[in-house]
Amino acid sequence: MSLKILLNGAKGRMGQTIASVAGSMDATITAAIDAGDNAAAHLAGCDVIIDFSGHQATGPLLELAVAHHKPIVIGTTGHGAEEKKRLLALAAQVPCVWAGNFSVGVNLLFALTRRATAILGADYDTEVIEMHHRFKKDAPSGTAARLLEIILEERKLTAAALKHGRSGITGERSPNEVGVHALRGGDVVGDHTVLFAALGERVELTHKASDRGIFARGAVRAAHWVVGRPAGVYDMQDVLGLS
Ligand SMILES: NC(=O)C1=CN([C@@H]2O[C@H](COP(=O)(O)OP(=O)(O)OC[C@H]3O[C@@H](n4cnc5c(N)ncnc54)[C@H](OP(=O)(O)O)[C@@H]3O)[C@@H](O)[C@H]2O)C=CC1
Ligand SMILES: O=C(O)C1=N[C@H](C(=O)O)C[C@H](O)C1
Repeated sequence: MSLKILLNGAKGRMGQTIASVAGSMDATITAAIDAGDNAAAHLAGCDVIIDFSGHQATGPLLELAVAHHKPIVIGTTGHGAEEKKRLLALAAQVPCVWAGNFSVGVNLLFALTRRATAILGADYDTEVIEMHHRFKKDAPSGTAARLLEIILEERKLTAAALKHGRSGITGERSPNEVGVHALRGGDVVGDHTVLFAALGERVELTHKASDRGIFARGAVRAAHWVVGRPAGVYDMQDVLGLS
């Protein structure tokens, strides 16, 4: 039987793309809601919630998911560190897939970034560069945030190492800083590069998305996967069997 989805952020770019792929993936959008709609009124008939909206929507939606024991897929980005910590505790009470990027290619980039960071280490200056369309509301992207988490974990650094852009007399680069650069313009769907630069060579790992369908299909795949799982927070690596 077709998977019944409550879709939050339905009128947005991602909401519309998810609605356009659902039918071909054995899924039906039974409720399409946005800010101002009453999510609770639409919960009863759905098997799973998918959220691609704004960061303020995640808390109330998770509270509803927990109260009604509904699995949830969260693609929304832009949560602050403290906000995310609080939301993860809520999310752990239901089956939840939470991913800053649902594409297969970016999940490969996550794995390659971990491996490259482990091999190259502090001898290679590491910078993360992302570019998105002019309408994006948060920076750096959720994908860049995850890449940075991976780099910090492997290098045993804390968030204090992050340098968001540079300006003025910055002094020479320290080996223990990790640069972050968010570019915005036009209709770019989502580009991410992790750059490792040493004296004499440079390695660049790049992913370029050209169609939001890759995120949408990943989210519907995650929705099928999460239904019936034990409560807990999973990511796309779990869905793809990469963890
Ligand atoms: N994880 C992934 O793979 C991906 C994640 N994203 C993330 O998904 C999110 C949405 O992206 P995108 O579709 O491009 O953005 P859009 O701005 O096009 O769409 C967002 C939608 O969510 C609605 N919305 C905003 N706030 C709320 C709220 N509090 N409650 C319910 N609905 C709300 C908006 O309504 P209104 O316009 O009326 O405010 C709009 O319809 C972003 O956080 C983005 O970073 C995007 C692509 C891939
Ligand atoms: O807002 C977007 O468009 C995207 N957001 C996600 C992010 O913040 O990483 C994923 C993708 O890059 C597109």
